[in-house]
Amino acid sequence: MMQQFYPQIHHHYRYELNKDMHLAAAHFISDDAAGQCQHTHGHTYFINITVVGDALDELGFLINFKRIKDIVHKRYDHSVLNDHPEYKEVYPTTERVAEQIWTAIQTELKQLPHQPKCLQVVVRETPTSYVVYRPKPEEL
Ligand SMILES: Nc1nc2c(c(=O)[nH]1)N=C([C@H](O)[C@H](O)COP(=O)(O)OP(=O)(O)OP(=O)(O)O)CN2
Ligand SMILES: [Zn+2]
Repeated sequence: MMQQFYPQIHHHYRYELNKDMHLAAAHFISDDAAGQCQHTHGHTYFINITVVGDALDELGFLINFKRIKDIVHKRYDHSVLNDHPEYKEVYPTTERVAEQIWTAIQTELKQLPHQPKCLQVVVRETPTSYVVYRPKPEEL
């Protein structure tokens, strides 16, 4: 199924973790250029998050899968994306949603002593449209 295809990242880290999740959210892009998307409408977003690292914590985790889900799902599920403070100045496009998810995950990872890193976030907004977000190396 197309929703289960994800682009692979070439890297040299020992471990790679992937977390899939989906969430329901509404949004709108209030510009004529956005056509039908000017009006509030909903999506079931499919999200894939890739975390890598060379070292594990005392439990043998890069990071608990559940923690990754909580960071994203608790924040956005069954919400209107435009209502969140991070979308007061910019529209919640798929590109921006992927970027914000990366920022939230990487901020959490930075606090961990074994320094795992989020290399990729994939956000599928519709069956035919998705975005891949990858940070610049200096942002990791
Ligand atoms: N670069 C972007 N383009 C569009 C975005 C976006 O976030 N980034 N968003 C939208 C709309 O929100 C819309 O919900 C999704 O658009 P689209 O994939 O065109 O939706 P369809 O289901 O109609 O796609 P079809 O393949 O034509 O069925 C628009 N553009
Ligand atoms: Zn949309």
